Amino acid sequence: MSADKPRLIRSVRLLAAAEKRIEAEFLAPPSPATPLNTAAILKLAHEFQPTAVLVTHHAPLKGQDIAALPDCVKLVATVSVGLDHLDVPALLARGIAVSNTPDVLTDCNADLTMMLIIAACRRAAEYYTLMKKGWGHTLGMDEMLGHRVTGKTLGIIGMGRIGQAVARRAHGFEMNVLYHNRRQLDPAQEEGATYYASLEEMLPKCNILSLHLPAAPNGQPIMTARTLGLLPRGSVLVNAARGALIDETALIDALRSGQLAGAGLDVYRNEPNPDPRILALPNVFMTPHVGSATVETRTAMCMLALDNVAALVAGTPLPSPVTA
Ligand SMILES: O=C(O)C(=O)CO
Repeated sequence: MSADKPRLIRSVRLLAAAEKRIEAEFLAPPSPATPLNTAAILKLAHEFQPTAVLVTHHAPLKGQDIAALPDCVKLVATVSVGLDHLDVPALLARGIAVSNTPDVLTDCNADLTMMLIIAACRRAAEYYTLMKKGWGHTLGMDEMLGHRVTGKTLGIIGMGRIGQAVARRAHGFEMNVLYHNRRQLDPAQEEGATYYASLEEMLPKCNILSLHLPAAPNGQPIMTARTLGLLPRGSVLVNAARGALIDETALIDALRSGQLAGAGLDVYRNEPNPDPRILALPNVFMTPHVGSATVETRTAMCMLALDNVAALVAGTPLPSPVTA
């Protein structure tokens, strides 16, 4: 190890290719066996005096945590596209650059979204549970029927990169795609979807609704008893974005009452211990926040985070800076 290599710390073990690159290009403490929490990150930062801190969405850096970072830290590189675990303005105000990992995870997140849509509409959780328990009787013609996916109307809230990638996939299922976004996109980015400025107008038209926007900074959910009530009875809700987008008590009520036929969830308010009332519902297909969890995507995310560290050290523009 050469003492003049740039110093970094990471809150999680990275993919093998990235760990190899760290060994070759950087000076770093041993890879953590389990993800470090915020206090452990701060302790390690003081001990190791790194230029860059690599984190994921598991460990928030906000308020006092940012004040507590040592002055040597010049970059917080998050291995995620989401930024809700960071107070970006406070980091930038302290003269610490921030980078994230957009684009490289778009397709995998959109693929997982399609999985959740199909699984929720076709009652995958209930079928899987039945098979595991012992199928044992021939299903009647009208027993355990799901909902057709092909040709349905899909509403997308948040038409960024991932929302657009979901719209592209939905056309393969001959879906009618609607979207709500802060602003209407250029026609070339709309992916054949129809823009609705108001949720009040769009939601009543959706058989399936999928969320692809960041969590609000104040944690206010976009899906509440009111907005869930605007969906047609028997619709399906999918969330592979952030748990804070949904009022989970309202979601549970909607799933119990039949207002929602089902839900497909990858994210939860309380990760990694979702509300047990959600876990107990038969009509929810659940995954443990794995939108980007493929070898290809996680490797690309780690490498992009390291590209940002390398660029900072070289004094060249960061490949994926976060500016506000
Ligand atoms: O990149 C993100 O924001 C994630 O949620 C990782 O899966």
